[in-house]
Amino acid sequence: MSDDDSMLLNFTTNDDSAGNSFKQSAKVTGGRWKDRRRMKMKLEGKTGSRKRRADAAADQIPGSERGGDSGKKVHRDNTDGPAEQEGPKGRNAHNTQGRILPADSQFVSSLFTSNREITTAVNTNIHDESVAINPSNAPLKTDLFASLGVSDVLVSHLEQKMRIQKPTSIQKQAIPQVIANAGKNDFFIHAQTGSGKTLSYLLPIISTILNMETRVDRSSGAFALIVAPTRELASQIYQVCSTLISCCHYLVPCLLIGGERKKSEKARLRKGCNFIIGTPGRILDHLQNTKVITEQLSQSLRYIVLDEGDKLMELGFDETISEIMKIVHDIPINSDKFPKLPHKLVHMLCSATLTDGVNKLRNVALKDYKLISNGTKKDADAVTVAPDQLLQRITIVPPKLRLVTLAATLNNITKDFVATDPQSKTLRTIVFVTCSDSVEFHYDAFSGSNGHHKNLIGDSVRVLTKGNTIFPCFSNSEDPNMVIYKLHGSLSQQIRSSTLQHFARDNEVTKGKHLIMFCTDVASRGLDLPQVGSVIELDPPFAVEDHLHRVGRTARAGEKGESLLFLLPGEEEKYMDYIQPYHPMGWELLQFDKDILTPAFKDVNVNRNDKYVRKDDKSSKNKNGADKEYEWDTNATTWHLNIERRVVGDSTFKNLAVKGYISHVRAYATHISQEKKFFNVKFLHLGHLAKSFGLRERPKAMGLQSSKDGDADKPAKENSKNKMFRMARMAEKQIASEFNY
Ligand SMILES: Nc1ncnc2c1ncn2[C@@H]1O[C@H](COP(=O)(O)OP(=O)(O)OP(=O)(O)O)[C@@H](O)[C@H]1O
Repeated sequence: MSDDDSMLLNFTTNDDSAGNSFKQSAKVTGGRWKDRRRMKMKLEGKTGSRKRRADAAADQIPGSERGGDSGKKVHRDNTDGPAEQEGPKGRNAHNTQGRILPADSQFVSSLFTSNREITTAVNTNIHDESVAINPSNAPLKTDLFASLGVSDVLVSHLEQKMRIQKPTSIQKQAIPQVIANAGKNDFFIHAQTGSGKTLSYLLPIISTILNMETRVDRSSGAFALIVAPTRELASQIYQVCSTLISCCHYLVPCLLIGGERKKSEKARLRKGCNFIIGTPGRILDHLQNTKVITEQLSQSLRYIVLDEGDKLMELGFDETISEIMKIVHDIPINSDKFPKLPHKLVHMLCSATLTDGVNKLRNVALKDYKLISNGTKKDADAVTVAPDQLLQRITIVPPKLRLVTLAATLNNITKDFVATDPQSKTLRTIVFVTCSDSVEFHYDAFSGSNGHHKNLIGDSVRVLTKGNTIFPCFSNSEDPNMVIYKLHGSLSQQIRSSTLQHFARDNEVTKGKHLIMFCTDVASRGLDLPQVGSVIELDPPFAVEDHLHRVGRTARAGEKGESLLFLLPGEEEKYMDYIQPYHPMGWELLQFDKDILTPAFKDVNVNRNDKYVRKDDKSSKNKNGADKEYEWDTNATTWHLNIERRVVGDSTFKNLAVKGYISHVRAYATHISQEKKFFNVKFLHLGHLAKSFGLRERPKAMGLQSSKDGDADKPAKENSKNKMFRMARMAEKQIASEFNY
């Protein structure tokens, strides 16, 4: 029961007739004064406050000024959930006031009115298309791996099996230095995203092992310990390492990550390995509890690599890393056994961005380090920019229009891709949002609309099938050419790994398709996914470094790429000045209506997902018998109403929408303090934001709380003992899952 319903029960009114007579004579007694006043105003047909009057102005009929259903009550269908009351626009809005709506009525706010004004009229950092751009992270044209000291076996393996011919700039600098100076210095490798940092530390390590001309095999012990912040990244480094050393089958890598069975990891360690790659928590766990790992490291260990150093710090692994270092430093090195290896431990730290955290880690983990960077030490910051060839785009979108603009963006990318007749190609798009609940909502909104999809991998991958009309460019008769993925830290490790693998590999299911992955920042670091054409930041990142890592999932190793950042009108617009130094090549500023919505929604006919036929139409067919086409904004409104209707009629989807919205607002409040001036939850228009989750009202106004809706089985109030146990269980789970957002 809503707040308003309960209020009706508590009041006595002289309600002997409805209608205008009430305006003069409404008398309300009982209850709190605020409730009495609200009830009285309601009966008199007034809204409560200036703010509510503004909201009421927003509650208008969609598309009326723009060629829609002006001034009419569009639809009331009691068979399909609560009736929709779509109010008239602009000056006519007062017509609906004074009318008492039935309890199950919903007043549907228009998408295109009462939105906050966009103040940015001029792009101050224009991307100049006429300037020829050299990809900043591409392989160099003239240099060769052989001249850098990489062993011959590896060079031919790189060329023939991995199709890697020439080194990138950071590899050209790092490989000879690490080979020549190992044992004298530690190294800090600092370079742009997608510039090949993984090979810049793996190649010199493996070359040094191969060049020492001593017979080694898995029983020789582990030469390198590589620590990465996420399981996904650790698995990826393991894959690259496995591929590299497949030319020398006697070398063996071993992966230690949370979420895997410890017993099988122990068994692998017992068999022997030469490279240990893993996440900090699990590595420390083995160092403290598995005797065999110390045996593996003793005498042979020479290299410790901390990849994505800033993320390791951000996730709070500083103590874990210190513990690992302490244990490892106590293990003796026997330089007689491998005299050609460095005589002391070499520490390497890699990062694309410099933060206070990474500086702290650098001071803790490195001694006498050499900075290997695309810039000089003085201007090392200069490389912390987005790749030159990345085409950055920014659009300022009012909160109510976020969802429909996202749909239009994805639609436009798909349409362009399909137009290239991509028989065997695959295009990938990554959409970043801030929390798992939002991922769940968007995943379902864009894949589960009408049951025309096939679930794969425990329902974290959906192949859209014929008849699916969620995107405006889809027709009933054609294959939608789209596969939708979700990835976040609340999924089991198995599902996360299989989903990522499915997204990254070309196979019969993905051939010729546009793959769209909705994810949290769990996919922003270090992941190297092939042919990612676009990155969309629907929610701005928590810190500017995350922005660089997110957009860095495209435009890698010299490839082209595009990214689109969504900002809200108002304070968020100033974020553009803040990120300008990171985009020396400028950006395109897109108008959400002209550049995104219009191309997606014109020349199509978006049908309502109920049985309703537009009342202003004598017929929904034109004189040639084809479906009538509507204006782009009417189509956009209809598309959004379809989502809203689904929320109203489908309780599971509604639950996802409510949870997504609540978690989104909570996550918004956690932007770092330096960036709070752009992203402050106080600036959010929560009612409008709710609309972008398909909700017609804020969940609180709807009487829904996450605890009521999402966690129905939880007791309303938890006693302190239970709370303590729950917190302990959570802490334990947190440690086990290591990285879970
Ligand atoms: N010399 C090269 N020539 C061509 N491709 C390369 C070369 N070196 C690396 N690559 C490819 O470039 C991609 C990016 O490499 P890598 O993941 O190591 O980049 P990174 O600098 O670690 O990026 P991030 O900072 O995002 O983690 C990989 O697909 C890799 O195979």
